[in-house]
Amino acid sequence: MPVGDNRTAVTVAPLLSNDQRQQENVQQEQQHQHVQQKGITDETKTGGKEIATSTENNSVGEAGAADDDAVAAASTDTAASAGAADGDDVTPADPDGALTNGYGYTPPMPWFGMDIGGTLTKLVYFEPTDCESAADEDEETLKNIRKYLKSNFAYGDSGRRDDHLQMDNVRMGERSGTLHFIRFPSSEMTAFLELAKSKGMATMASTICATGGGANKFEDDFKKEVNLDLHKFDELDCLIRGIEHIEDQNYHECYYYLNPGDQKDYTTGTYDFSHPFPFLVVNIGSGVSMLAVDGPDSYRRVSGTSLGGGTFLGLCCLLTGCSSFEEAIALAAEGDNKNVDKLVRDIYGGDYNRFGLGGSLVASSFGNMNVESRRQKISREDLACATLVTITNNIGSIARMVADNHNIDRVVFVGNFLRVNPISMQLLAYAMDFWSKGQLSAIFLKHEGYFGAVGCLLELLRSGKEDKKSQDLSSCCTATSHCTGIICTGSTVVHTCHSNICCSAAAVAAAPCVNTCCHASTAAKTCHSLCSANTSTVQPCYRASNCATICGVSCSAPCAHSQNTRFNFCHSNPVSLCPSSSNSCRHGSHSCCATPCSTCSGPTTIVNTCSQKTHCGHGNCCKPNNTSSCDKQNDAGCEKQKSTICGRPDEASSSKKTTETNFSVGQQQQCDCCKQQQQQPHHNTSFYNGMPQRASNTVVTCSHYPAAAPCMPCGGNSCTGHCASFSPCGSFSATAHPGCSSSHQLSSCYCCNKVNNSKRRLCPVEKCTSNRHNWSDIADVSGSSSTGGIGSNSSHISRDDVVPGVSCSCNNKSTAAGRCNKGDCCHSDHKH
Ligand SMILES: Nc1ncnc2c1ncn2[C@@H]1O[C@H](COP(=O)(O)OP(=O)(O)OP(=O)(O)O)[C@@H](O)[C@H]1O
Ligand SMILES: CC(C)(CO)[C@@H](O)C(=O)NCCC(=O)O
Repeated sequence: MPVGDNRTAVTVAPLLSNDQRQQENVQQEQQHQHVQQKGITDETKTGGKEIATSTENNSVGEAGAADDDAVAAASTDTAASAGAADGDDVTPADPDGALTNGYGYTPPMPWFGMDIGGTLTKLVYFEPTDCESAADEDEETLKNIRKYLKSNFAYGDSGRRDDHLQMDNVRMGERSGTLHFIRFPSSEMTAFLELAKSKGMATMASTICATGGGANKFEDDFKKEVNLDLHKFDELDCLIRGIEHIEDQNYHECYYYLNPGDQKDYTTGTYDFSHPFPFLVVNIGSGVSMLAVDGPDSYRRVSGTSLGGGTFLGLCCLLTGCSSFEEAIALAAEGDNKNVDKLVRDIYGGDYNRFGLGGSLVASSFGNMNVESRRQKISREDLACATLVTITNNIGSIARMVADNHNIDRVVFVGNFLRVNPISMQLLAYAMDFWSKGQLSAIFLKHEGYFGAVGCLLELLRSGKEDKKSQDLSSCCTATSHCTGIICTGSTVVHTCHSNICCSAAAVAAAPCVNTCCHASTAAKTCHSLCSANTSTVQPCYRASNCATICGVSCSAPCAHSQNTRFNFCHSNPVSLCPSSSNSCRHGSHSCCATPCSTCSGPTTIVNTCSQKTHCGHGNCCKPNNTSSCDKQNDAGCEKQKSTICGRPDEASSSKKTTETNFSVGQQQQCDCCKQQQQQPHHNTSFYNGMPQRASNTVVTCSHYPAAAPCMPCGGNSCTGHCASFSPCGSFSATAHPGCSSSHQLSSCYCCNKVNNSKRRLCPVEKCTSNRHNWSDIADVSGSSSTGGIGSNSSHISRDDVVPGVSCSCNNKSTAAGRCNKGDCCHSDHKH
């Protein structure tokens, strides 16, 4: 990995000290711990929400394997921990072909999805609230479990319910209800199993599906302790399923940083992920997996790194003596990585302009810690901060390269490493934006590390797998009894049963089906008695191939993937969430709009006027009343959003965009944004020692540039210089050397010598004269000896041009060895 190339220059400490939300999150976590230490146990009931953490800054996920693994795509039976090999195309497991058109199996309650990771176990509990919940309640143990889970925020010593993430009115298979999110350290599995046993889980005919490495590791324990057979699913399949589903169910799931470079005044906004593919998932769990997602059922694990959340926590505990993730984050928030890291300016004394490396950029993580005196000055907080920044920047760096390699421009960061960790999120957002010059978007998800657990439950619902116990009991309703599907004692299957979930006639009448009617084509399902035959589709309007009428709202048929919609959300959505075309149904958006998106207001959301840009709330920032792209000088909203915003409108006219930038931080942001009206690309030509790095014959107009100086295209001082006649190679040819393609020449700043086929560095690296008083470069050493010591002419060429070992002289005096070597300089006393 090229040092510096991908690192961000964020000053973390001030950023964090101003981040109230982050502190709040950590405080709330601490409050949890405090409460728990005070003796709130699994039996204790708490009335209100113990965690009121803002979800604004939270995100999550899971993990993956090494780049060159040759593992076959995991099967549903064995894939709990393996993940697919990097680069393999994977279609999430679909053993019964049930994926494409809804859900193949409705297991009995209670529904749990469990993701047993290397550090944390995530448990998702689905509480049905639709018409059948009354029937579900009938079973006493089930009722107790439900009550226990819902009325507590802490379970045992280390279990926590993330109340702030709770999702109401969620569809899971054919049911709607509430999702509860619980986590505990995987190291506490034994205690968890004991607790589950004490709550009667061992006597229940429940279905537990599990994913993550622990589904394999703890399988026998589940069987032994609570008599549960685990339905195992691959962790990465589940992760992708979970992300897609939660995003579909919650319009505000995805968010992004509008101005991540602004350490004090950054904001977040909902990210419109209605057209998601392709995107890169970076799952930062104990380790990190990176998945390129090409379509609804297609992804590849393209990379990963073992330097992940587990590394941060482990190193932090070692370095600071902290004992929890929350403490580590709180320490980092108070520290300053610059005391620990070696910055570019520590090496250069300022910016390294040639390659756009600002002085405050981290050049070497922990690079100052070799010096005793520096070690004396640092605090635990500084160490925590440096550890966090190191791990985060490394992940960001890899993510950017992977996205680049796969031609992906949206990176979705998930995983519990990002829990209560806005430092890392902001760093990642800034890194993606800055190093890609606004081309890459970093997206964060509110449900953090829970997608694997949700996806696991979905996989079960889709799989058609049947729990042995429930199989025996699935067809057991009487007309009068309330059935839960698992406690029926009769043997009559009544017409109100569908998909193994039984409803009493009374329950059905009281609360008619909610999106649970079946289309005739879903033959596997029995149509609910209250649905008139064939007139309604089940909720698989989501990902379904056909879509008729439901809830009185029509979808344009056929319901292609991009047009899928959740009709029941159509009425309540604000118009500003709509794409520009009216009446569009968008997958995942929950927004079915009747009017064009014309009511967007505010400086950052004018959409229709934005040269065909159609998204609201996406960071697009257009001048009202005309079709130009953003004008950061005139538009206050754009001003705030800097290059991110400027990049987007430019995308619409890529020919006008120049991405070549070697400017320092400030300059680059200036240059990224050219007025579209000018119809002129700016040409970011960087300079070194007064020489242009590359030639250009483009007339450039850089009105955005604060001054002409940084914008010289070809050696002059004018911003509008013409470079046609300029030859940076002088007597050298740019094409003569076979290994010296023009692109090579441009990027590496070399020219090729036709005569001897050697390369010549165009930009002087160092001159003896400038750095060493009274010394001069050895020059012209390519030929015979003693012709052309530096003293005899004034052409100071690069020290790099000196060919090692070639005979030469220094002002006609031989050097001591009679030879010049690379880097030799000639002193004015001519003796050396
Ligand atoms: N309360 C916590 N306790 C421990 N780690 C936490 C906690 N909250 C957040 N983390 C961070 O989250 C990471 C674990 O994330 P996550 O749960 O997504 O991964 P995992 O499933 O345990 O790991 P993997 O997927 O690699 O097996 C930890 O390494 C740590 O950095
Ligand atoms: C091993 C898994 C997949 C377990 O979730 C995860 O921790 C991970 O992706 N680790 C990184 C492995 C690597 O690619 O180097």
